[in-house]
Order: sequence, then structure tokens, then C-alpha cells
Amino acid sequence: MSEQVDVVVVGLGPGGEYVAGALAEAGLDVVGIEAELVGGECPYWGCVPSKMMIRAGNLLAEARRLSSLAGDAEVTADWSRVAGRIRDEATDDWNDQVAVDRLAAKGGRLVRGTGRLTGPRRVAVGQRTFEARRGVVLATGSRPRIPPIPGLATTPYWTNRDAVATKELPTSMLVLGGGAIGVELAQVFARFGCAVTVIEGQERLLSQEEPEAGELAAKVLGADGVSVLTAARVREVSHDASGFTVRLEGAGEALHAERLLVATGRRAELAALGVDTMGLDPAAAAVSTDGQLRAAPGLWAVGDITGRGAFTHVSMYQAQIAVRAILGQPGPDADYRALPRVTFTDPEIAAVGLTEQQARDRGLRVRTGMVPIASSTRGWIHGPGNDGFIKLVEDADRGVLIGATSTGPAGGEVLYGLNVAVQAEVPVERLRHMIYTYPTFHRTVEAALEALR
Ligand SMILES: Cc1cc2nc3c(=O)[nH]c(=O)nc-3n(C[C@H](O)[C@H](O)[C@H](O)COP(=O)(O)OP(=O)(O)OC[C@H]3O[C@@H](n4cnc5c(N)ncnc54)[C@H](O)[C@@H]3O)c2cc1C
Ligand SMILES: NC(=O)c1ccc[n+]([C@@H]2O[C@H](COP(=O)([O-])OP(=O)(O)OC[C@H]3O[C@@H](n4cnc5c(N)ncnc54)[C@H](O)[C@@H]3O)[C@@H](O)[C@H]2O)c1
Repeated sequence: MSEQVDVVVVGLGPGGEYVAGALAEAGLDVVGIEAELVGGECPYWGCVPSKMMIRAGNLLAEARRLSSLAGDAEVTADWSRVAGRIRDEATDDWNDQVAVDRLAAKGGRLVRGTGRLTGPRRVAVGQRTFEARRGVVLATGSRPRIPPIPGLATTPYWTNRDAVATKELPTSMLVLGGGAIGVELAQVFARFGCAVTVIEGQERLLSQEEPEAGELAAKVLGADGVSVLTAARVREVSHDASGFTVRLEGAGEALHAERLLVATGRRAELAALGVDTMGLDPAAAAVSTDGQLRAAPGLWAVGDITGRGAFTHVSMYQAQIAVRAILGQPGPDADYRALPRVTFTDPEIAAVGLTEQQARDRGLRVRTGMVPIASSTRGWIHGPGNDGFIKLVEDADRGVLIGATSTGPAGGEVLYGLNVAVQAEVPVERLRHMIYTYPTFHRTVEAALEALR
């Protein structure tokens, strides 16, 4: 016998939890199925604890910058404060009762277990089957992508989960992958005294961003004592009592460290989700949806599983659209032109919209302007730690910004104005003739607009 409900949400990360809670508050009978912790990757092993680690690492770095500006301080790093805060404040020691209660208070029902589609509007979990009158929402997120490197699979390598949960700071760590996770965690561990080497397969760190962003990341990681290897191909990984050994293609010595963190991207796992029962490809990298997040009749998908950017803000944005669609309320389609992202290194490396190369690849006539933060009054006043730049990408034919990179001490915050400009297609001529507060970091935007060529 199947149980009749209005909506089943499979996976209660940021996207799924929002959908389940909002639909329950709207009066629908909603069942949310969660295999691990309500809240998903972001609060327990992702954004929140990693940003707590970063906050701590940044404090150490700021204290070490004191001497030329303000006096002397003796700084002794203590990882136990970070580990303690992650346990006590971020994750309740990986207990999701607060989130479970939050969903219940909105009227949602939680079923623990692994959900699987068994046909249109039908989901099985354990011995139970639910039939959802309005439909099913897939919000199962993503898992680390582990590359098929000989030897790797049988070693006790770390993923983000181990790095976030560790109580002990390793003395040395190899980081495979120089994307967002790799560079953020490399900098934190290095600032606490761990000897870190980042091994990146592409020519630059943060290879999906502007080349200047990757070069900046390498420069600031280097200043923190991190060794950065780019265009590196790993041939083999092994592990013994002394730690990990990584052998690279070509000449050179093997790399050795106590820990190996694998941060080589994430992927949705569709095969076990039963998407084939809905006519979708179980081998695909993501579930494709229409602008209202509909993947098939009676089936919606939100979050990392859609492959539109593995960010909490994307999953929440999509969740709002899916909720409207399921409630039959009109609203605009998802629009990813101004997709913002921030890598929370120090300096923060933030971007919105297209990179210069992406714009050129689309055949657009492009103008760019780039100005270092240090050349602004505020950057100069800031002194140590003022690395960064603003780079703008203009569609010269339309006279609007279609992409921007904002790096610097508050790069992620400065991005907001550029995010609005790209989203709202504010004419560059208008941006040139507005007042920028003195002396802010964001005044560098005005100089970058002047530099557009
Ligand atoms: C280290 C790290 C740092 C990050 N930092 C940031 C950041 O600063 N900013 C940002 O925007 N993003 C960040 N992210 C990305 C962010 O965490 C994800 O984009 C976000 O969590 C995705 O949300 P989601 O709703 O797609 O699902 P997820 O958070 O992935 O949750 C999916 C849930 O579904 C459950 N599930 C899976 N399969 C099933 C099933 N079959 N049945 C039942 N339940 C199932 C899982 O247990 C999980 O709880 C970070 C990620 C990592 C790893
Ligand atoms: N601040 C944030 O918003 C934030 C922080 C962390 C993670 N995230 C999200 O989580 C996702 C996953 O993070 P990630 O850093 O694992 O992925 P990523 O896709 O950002 O970066 C992975 C990196 O690993 C490299 N790589 C892949 N295979 C390799 C190999 N065999 N050898 C060497 N290098 C290899 C890639 O070239 C790439 O640079 C990100 O895409 C992002 O969406 C966001």
C-alpha cells in the first residue's frame, strides 16, 4: 500500500529543506526524505564550518600583519579552538535536531532513509512507498568526485568531510585539486602551521575563473607558505604508516605528506536515484530542467543535482522558483546570467557572469578594464593584505557589463554592486556617472570602468 501525500522531497540540503518547509507552510502535505542530516552538506561539512575555519585563519594572518602598522603581538595558533567551534556552534556535533524541529514546526514530515523514484510521482524509501499527488522534488545534492588515479581508492584519503571534522591539525598535507575547496582549505591549514602542497591538473588554480584570479590565488597561497604545482598529472598514490606518497607524471621527486585531501570537484549521483523510471539518463552528470525547474511531468529538481553551479545560493534560488511552480503561482524562469560566486580565500576572489574568454568564445565584441586594489586610496591605506583587483567585462555593442571579477580584502562584498549591474544590465555610461563613496574598496570599480578598452 502506498501512502498518499501532496509532495515528496528527496534530499533535505539547503534546496530540499527550503522546498519542503515552504510547501508545508503553504498547507500541502509534504514528506521530506533525508538519508543523513537535515540541512545537507552546507551546514555540516561545507560552507558554514569551512568559513569558520577561514575566519580563524584570517585572524591569524591579520595578527601577523600587525607589526608594520600597529605594534607587536605574539600569536600562537590553536586548532582546538576551531575544532571546538565547529562542534559546538556550527554542527551541534553533527546532530540535526534543530533542523528536524524547524521542518516539523512548518508542518513537514521527515522520513529518514534513502529515497528512490519508482515511477511517475512515486518514491520508495525502505519498505514504504509514497505517491505524491502534486509531484516529487529531487534535491539530493552532490558527492566528491574521486579521480581514477592508480592506488588512490584504497588509501585513507580525506575529503572535505574529514578536513572539516578533524580535531588534529596534520603536520603536512597534499591537496589534490586547486578549485574552491582546495584553495580555501589549503590557506587555512597553512596559516595554522601545516605544510601544504596543492596539486592542480590545469594550468592555473581556480581554472574556471579569470586567469588573473588563478594567478592571484597562487601568489597569496605562496605567501602563506603553500607550494602550488599546476599542470600536474598524478601517476600514482600510495599510503603507509608514514603517510601518503604521490608520484607525478614526468621527472621530479615523489611528494610525501601525513594527509591527502582530495578536492577534485563534485558530481550528482543519479544511478541509484531511479531517474530512469522517469525516462531520464542515469549516467548523466546532472538532471536538466526547464526554467521552472521541472525535469519531467510531476518531477522537479533543485540544487547541485541540476549542474547549474554547486552553490548554496543557487539551490535556494532554484528552490524558491520550484515552490512557486508547484503552488501554481506565476513567476520568472531561472536566470543564470548573473551567477555570483565567491572563493573565500584572503583576499576573497569573487566573480559574476562571464569571464573575458567565455565572452569572446560567444563571439561578443568585448572591452575589459582591470585595476589593482592597491592603487585605490583605500587599498593603499589598508597596506599589508591589500592584494587584489577589479576586472570588468563589457559587451561593447550593448554597452553593458556581462561579467566582473572582484578580488581583495572585501572582494565578495564589493561584488554585490557588480552583481546588480550585470543582472539589471545597467548601462556602463550610467555606472560611470554615479557617486562612489570615498575611500572604499568599491571605488576601484569606478577606476576599472574608466579603464575599459
Ligand atoms: C567544503 C565546502 C565548502 C562549500 N562552501 C560553499 C560556500 O561558501 N558557499 C556556497 O554557496 N556553497 C558552498 N559549498 C557548496 C554547497 O555546500 C552546496 O552547493 C549545497 O550544499 C548544495 O545544496 P543541495 O540542496 O543541492 O544539497 P546538499 O547540501 O548536497 O544536500 C543533499 C542532501 O540529500 C541527501 N540525499 C542524497 N541522496 C539521497 C537519497 N537518495 N535519499 C534521501 N536523501 C538523500 C544527502 O544526505 C544530503 O543531506 C561548499 C561545499 C563544500 C563541500
Ligand atoms: N566558496 C564557495 O562558494 C565554495 C567553496 C567550496 C566549494 N564550493 C563548491 O563546491 C564545488 C566543489 O569544489 P571543488 O574545489 O572540489 O571543485 P572545483 O570543480 O571547484 O575544482 C576542482 C579542481 O580540481 C582539479 N582537478 C580535477 N581532477 C584533478 C586531478 N586528477 N588532478 C589534479 N587536479 C584535478 C580541477 O582542474 C579543478 O581545478 C565547487 O565547484 C563549488 O561549486 C564552493
